[in-house]
Amino acid sequence: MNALAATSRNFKQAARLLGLDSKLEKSLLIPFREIKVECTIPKDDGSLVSYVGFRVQHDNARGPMKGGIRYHPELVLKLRSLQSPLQYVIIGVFPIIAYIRTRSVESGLLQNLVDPDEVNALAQLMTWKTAVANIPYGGAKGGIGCAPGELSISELERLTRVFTQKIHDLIGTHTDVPAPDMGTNSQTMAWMLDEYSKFHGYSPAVVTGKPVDLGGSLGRDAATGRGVLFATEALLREHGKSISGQRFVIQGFGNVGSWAAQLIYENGGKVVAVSDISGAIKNSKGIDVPSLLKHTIEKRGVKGFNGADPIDANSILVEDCDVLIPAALGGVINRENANGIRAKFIIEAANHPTDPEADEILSKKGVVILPDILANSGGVTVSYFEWVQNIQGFMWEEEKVNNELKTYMTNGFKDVKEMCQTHNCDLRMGAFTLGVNRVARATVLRGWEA
Ligand SMILES: NC(=O)C1=CN([C@@H]2O[C@H](COP(=O)(O)OP(=O)(O)OC[C@H]3O[C@@H](n4cnc5c(N)ncnc54)[C@H](O)[C@@H]3O)[C@@H](O)[C@H]2O)C=CC1
Ligand SMILES: O=C(O)CCC(=O)C(=O)O
Repeated sequence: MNALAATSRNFKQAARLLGLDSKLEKSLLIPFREIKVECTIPKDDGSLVSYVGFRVQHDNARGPMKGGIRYHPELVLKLRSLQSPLQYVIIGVFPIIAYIRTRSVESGLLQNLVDPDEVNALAQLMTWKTAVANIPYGGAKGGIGCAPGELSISELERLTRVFTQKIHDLIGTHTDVPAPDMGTNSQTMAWMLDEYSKFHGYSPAVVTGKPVDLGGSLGRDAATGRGVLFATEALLREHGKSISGQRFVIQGFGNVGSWAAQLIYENGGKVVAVSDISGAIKNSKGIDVPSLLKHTIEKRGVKGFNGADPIDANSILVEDCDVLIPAALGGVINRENANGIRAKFIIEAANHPTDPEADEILSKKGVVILPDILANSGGVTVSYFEWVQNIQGFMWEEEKVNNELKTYMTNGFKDVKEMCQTHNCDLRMGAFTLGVNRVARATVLRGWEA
């Protein structure tokens, strides 16, 4: 199921449980604004290349819109999947356009098209996530359909600056505050801050996840992984277990996956398999995570690590373990592989890794899923601390950041559990009803008077 259909389905189910008025439901679902911009840059060899950038601002009832900027070829229009003749027949007049576009995508002509539905779903998720975390923000998400690994540093800088030039009037400290996501990092935020400041004066709070030297918060880099740790601890505690002694499998070893792995290792958990774009590895006795981190920095991937055996990357999600942590792409757990999953717990560090069809299959199997809008909310929570520090002009100690994060994650878990009891639902619906209810209340309080 496409990401937007899946997210909207969860939203509608929550709206039904809450008994929301249908007009309010509709207004919460429609994004506040969708921005699509052309970003053309000269490559290092002088040739021109054009990309499509997106920013979807979903909702601002509870405060400035907030969410990451993603650079990933996954955002390339997904028409490639429309390849069976039957699909072309079913969708009627669309086939000719689809065929031409599919051919164009394959031949590279349209390789930089972005899938607006994906960004739209991610923006909507941010609205419910900031509400679950109980931080004073709405939701947004952006991205450029590009393969950052294939661009040089100077090409990435030019692309980021052009994108910022195109959207600078529509973002701002009290309007919409971007942050890093897949394929972007603190350096990307430093370029955005610099470019934005050329138009509006020095404005450190316009982006979060910046380098600490430019007003970034101590602890932001590790925050999403640390939040995953705190949320996992809370869930396991409820089941009479702790991190120590559990076997973990992690898909994705970037910012979120590698920090989660490191913190789980430090807390006595056994990381038995890890994958990233380069490949997958397994060691049933437990991977030495600090050594794997060193290897990954040197070799730019987990592949070739000599403290574990290589395995088929496609099998990572069905490896034997107690806790599975998807920390890479969306939609990876679906009806094709859900039956094969052997974990007892799934902690959604990635955004929307589980398709609703898989949700149903896993629920029947008794697998407990900690949903993305709670599990990975540590990143945006520390982004909020960074924004507060920038506005106050006062920097916090790292210990304070981590302690506050633990409080927010623990409260989020408790609030979600209360909604589960009130509505007799699973953790995903507990989180969705919590988030949607908070946004609905703020929307009604603000009113619609023109
Ligand atoms: N960075 C943050 O603060 C937050 C990130 N997230 C979500 O966490 C997920 C990961 O984000 P980051 O770690 O920031 O991104 P990242 O770009 O730092 O790392 C992504 C990782 O996924 C791996 N990957 C990419 N394609 C893959 C594939 N087909 N199979 C296996 N691994 C693959 C990459 O090799 C890399 O290890 C995303 O879904 C993101 O939206 C959610 C909340 C906050
Ligand atoms: O830190 C932020 O503002 C954004 C984090 C994000 O993109 C996410 O939680 O998916």
